[in-house]
Amino acid sequence: MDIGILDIKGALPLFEDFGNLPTKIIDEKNYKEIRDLLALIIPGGSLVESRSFPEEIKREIIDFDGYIIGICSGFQILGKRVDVGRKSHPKIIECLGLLDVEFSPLVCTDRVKFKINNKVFGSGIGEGFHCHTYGNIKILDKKTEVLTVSEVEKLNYKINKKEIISGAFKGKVFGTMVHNFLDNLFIRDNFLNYLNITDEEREEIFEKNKLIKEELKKRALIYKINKKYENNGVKKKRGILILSTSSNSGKTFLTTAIVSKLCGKVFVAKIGGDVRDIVPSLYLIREPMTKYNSIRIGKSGWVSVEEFVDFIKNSNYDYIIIEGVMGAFTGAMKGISSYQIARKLNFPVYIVATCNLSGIEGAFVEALSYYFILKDILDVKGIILNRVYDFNLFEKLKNLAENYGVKLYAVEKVDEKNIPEIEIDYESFCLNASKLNINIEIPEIEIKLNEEEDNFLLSVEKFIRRLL
Ligand SMILES: NC(=O)CC[C@H](N)C(=O)O
Repeated sequence: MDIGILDIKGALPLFEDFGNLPTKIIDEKNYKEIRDLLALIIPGGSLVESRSFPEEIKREIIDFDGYIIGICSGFQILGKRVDVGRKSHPKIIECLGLLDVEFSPLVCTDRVKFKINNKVFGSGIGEGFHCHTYGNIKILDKKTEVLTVSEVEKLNYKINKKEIISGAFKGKVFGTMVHNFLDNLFIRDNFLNYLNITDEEREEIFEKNKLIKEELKKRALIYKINKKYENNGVKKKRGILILSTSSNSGKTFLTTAIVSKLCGKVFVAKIGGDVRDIVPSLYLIREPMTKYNSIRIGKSGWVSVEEFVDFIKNSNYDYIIIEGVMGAFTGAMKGISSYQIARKLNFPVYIVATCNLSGIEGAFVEALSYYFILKDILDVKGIILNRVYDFNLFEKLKNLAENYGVKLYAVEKVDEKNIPEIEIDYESFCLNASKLNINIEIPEIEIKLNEEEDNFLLSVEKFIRRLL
């Protein structure tokens, strides 16, 4: 008897290990095999927002009488409906209705401890992480019960330490917002014991799981987009950190675009806790979300710069792409800005400025001042103007910049329908990002902590003096 993992558009079947339990891939072609499964795992992703969940698979899931375990987006789709109107009026998407649960916007990207007390999965305290926009759960009917309660620190970007309902179940249908739920050994083992799986069968499950993980990896969108993509880390490590002059500069779209052009084993990380920003990249290359994918800044994020550096040093990635948070200097006077993390990490940087705020001219001037302030203390590789709407103007600026050794790149303005802050459909977001024409150098990096003191005010003063 197999344990299925659903692999449809918008799904993240390698985002976590799911206890190494899945033994069969279920997709648009073989969905009729759901009925023969012992259990079906529905992974996270953009299953609701994509609005592309195939009707015939929905029906098969509704009729299925085995165990169903939905994680995050996989949980949402099992509920009654999700209100995805985060920055607008309610926008309701109807779901399967196997659990009497309704979801509405609540952002959380914390690593958490959760409580569980359940006859199938056992009792205790587990660990995992949240990574969602629509995580406010309302249980509508007494037949649906609480499965997990998470201890969170931050909700909707604000410190708010409390316990929230993070999972629900009814009969054999289970859902939780907690990623890594099944990766908690006591949960996985309780489940296997409950199903009377013998030791021999367990080994068989884990063996089969290794094979389907390889198969899932081969199905990553990146292989369709980038024919040269390979996934064996051998070369010398290269990397960049993407800084910008402001938030909403299109960093996430750009990061995804850059990742789509690389050939090799890629690690993508985010400065700060909002790991939702790197999910498109992870979707593209089908890499898991681990604690190392978020670098702590101030109180936000998962691992310290030191832990991150140790991890990268001992890894076999060819490329390390890090997305900054907010503007490069935001928080600098408190010592908690993206450029200061870049400096500590000893990473080369690009500066992104968006042209939709003060025009291509304003973006250029602003980025130039960032460039020259940072140049003394960091390896600044160039400026990327994003959302460029006039290439004649751009060429003139580019020539001017080149006269002074400043490399200027342009990314054309595209219709970015979905951004990770609001609704996102990972498949189309990644496809669109991969069409961006961007070709920047990713230099070799020396992975070594830089412990030198940093003084923001002094750097700015030097810059002013140079201008006078
Ligand atoms: N990680 C996920 O599965 C995300 C679920 C969903 N896209 C949300 O943001 O709420």
